[in-house]
Amino acid sequence: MAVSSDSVLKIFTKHPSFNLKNEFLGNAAGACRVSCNARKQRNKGRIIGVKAVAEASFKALEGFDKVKLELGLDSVAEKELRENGFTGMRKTKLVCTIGPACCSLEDLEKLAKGGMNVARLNMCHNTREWHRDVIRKIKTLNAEKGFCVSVMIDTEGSQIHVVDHGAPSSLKAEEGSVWVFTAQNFEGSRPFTVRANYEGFSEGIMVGDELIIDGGMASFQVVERMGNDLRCKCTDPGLLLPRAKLSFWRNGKLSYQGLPTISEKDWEDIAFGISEGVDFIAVSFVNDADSVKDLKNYLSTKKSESVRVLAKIESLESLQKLEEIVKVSDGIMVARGDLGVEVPLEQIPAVQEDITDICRKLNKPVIIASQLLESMVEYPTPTRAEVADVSEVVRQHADAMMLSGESAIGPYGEKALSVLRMVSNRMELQSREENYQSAINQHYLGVSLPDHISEEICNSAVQMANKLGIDAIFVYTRHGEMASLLSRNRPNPPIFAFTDDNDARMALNLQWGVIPILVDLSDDMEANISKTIALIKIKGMINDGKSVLIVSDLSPSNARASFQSIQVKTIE
Ligand SMILES: Nc1ncnc2c1ncn2[C@@H]1O[C@H](COP(=O)(O)OP(=O)(O)OP(=O)(O)O)[C@@H](O)[C@H]1O
Ligand SMILES: CC(=O)C(=O)O
Ligand SMILES: [K+]
Ligand SMILES: [Mg+2]
Repeated sequence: MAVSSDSVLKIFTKHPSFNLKNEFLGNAAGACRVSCNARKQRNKGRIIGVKAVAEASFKALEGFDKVKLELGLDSVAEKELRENGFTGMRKTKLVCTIGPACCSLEDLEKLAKGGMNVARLNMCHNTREWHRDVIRKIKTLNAEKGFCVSVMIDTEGSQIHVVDHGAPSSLKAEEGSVWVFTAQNFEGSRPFTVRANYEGFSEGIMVGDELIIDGGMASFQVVERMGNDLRCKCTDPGLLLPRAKLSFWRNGKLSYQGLPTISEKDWEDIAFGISEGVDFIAVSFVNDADSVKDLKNYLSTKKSESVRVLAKIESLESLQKLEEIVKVSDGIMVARGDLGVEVPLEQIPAVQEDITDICRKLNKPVIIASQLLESMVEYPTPTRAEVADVSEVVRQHADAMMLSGESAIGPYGEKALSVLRMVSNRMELQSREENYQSAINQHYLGVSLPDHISEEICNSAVQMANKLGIDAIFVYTRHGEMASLLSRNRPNPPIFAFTDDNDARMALNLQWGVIPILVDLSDDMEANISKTIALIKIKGMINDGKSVLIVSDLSPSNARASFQSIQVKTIE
């Protein structure tokens, strides 16, 4: 009987329970018989097919330690590969903010299934107990259902905002009306009085300065100082929201109150995040490289260097020191919400593109955040303009896109996630078609990184993969460096990154086009290659005739120094 690889695929798909378990590694054929028992009567031919392939693949596995043959692969990526093939795998990563609308185990599982790569917890909101509960649920889902969802905490940062304005929701400020802004904690409610969160909020502020609410929702002029309180007259009417942001301007320039980027509360939240084993810490309102360095130093004193630090670009100052911030960070978030408060809105698209380009050059992942599908906080479909915005992010080849209120508080979070997924797939297809026509524009990346050799190897590898129409890139990497250098070139085929370091795996989850896979690696490169191909094959994820480009930076045991290599293999 002819054995087609297609028949193997079908049987594996119909047997989700067929996993590579230690007990049956010694007897592959027997294992297949057991696993496929239910179908035995109905379709003997197919089972013979599985047996044949399994036997062939297990030959490659002979001699390996049975216990170390597990493959830590995201079950969602695996499903995507089975359904859409290598070319159909999504490259742009998706981040969801978790809030009251999506914090149950069932909701989190739906988001994981829907393609959430990273869950973001905004420490501005809710209690540490609430956040702990969510983090533990995500880790449980990863362990029990084979997902690979990384966890990010996002610091509150020091920001001046309203804590009480005398009404439960929004309040209208009429032109000419006079209000008192104070930090005093008073009993009951006083009309036309707004309480700010920070005692020193009015430090250095003078009569005549402008007070801007939420980046332009309403404006006031300071007419009198009374101790630390300010009496202000509304010059541009608008809405005061319950947590509205306050910023002061003088002669067209923002005044800085000199608040620390990482507050006392933030340090406590960071310690909490470390103890809960989060993968990323996103630092709000970074103004220079120092706050990122401070946090990295702290992480190393806590032996937690593996936690990746992302700098959020959301202030004018951070734009002026962008390069130094990108260089010291492990990644960047373009926090368009607050950035739009400090930068004129019409500049945001260009700023976003600049930041994305700099991150790509310096090889740091970049997340585009805020208002991607804002109308979906209320409505089940996005506006055409929002779809165009999301498409632009994908076209710019950002590593990741983020949902905020759409998933945290809106009733259509899962749907919003599927919009991001579908738009990514569509735009990535278009980019690939363009790439095929004109060799991908890589020259501008230049040779700009410290490790020139790895950089050049990865640039060349991707050029080769694109020209040869390779199906998948396999990279063997300890800390993820080679995988990210490949990703930086935005290749047509997906990048399967094999690593034996779980922290590297969880960090790679944020990088464009990388499917991180946890597997035990040895010093013997050839053995790693044949083992991983056999494992992928036995899972029914790759079939004969497919071509793989293999990049490695692991040194073989007999080599004195590490060496990198590129090879092309056809699966047989
Ligand atoms: N853990 C949470 N608990 C309750 N509400 C939340 C939580 N996380 C987010 N939200 C809600 O979702 C909205 C959008 O979330 P988002 O993280 O964008 O917050 P934000 O307040 O705009 O701050 P940031 O500038 O840090 O993003 C918030 O305004 C808040 O109402
Ligand atoms: C995400 C965030 O902090 C912002 O857009 O302001
Ligand atoms: K925040
Ligand atoms: Mg912000």
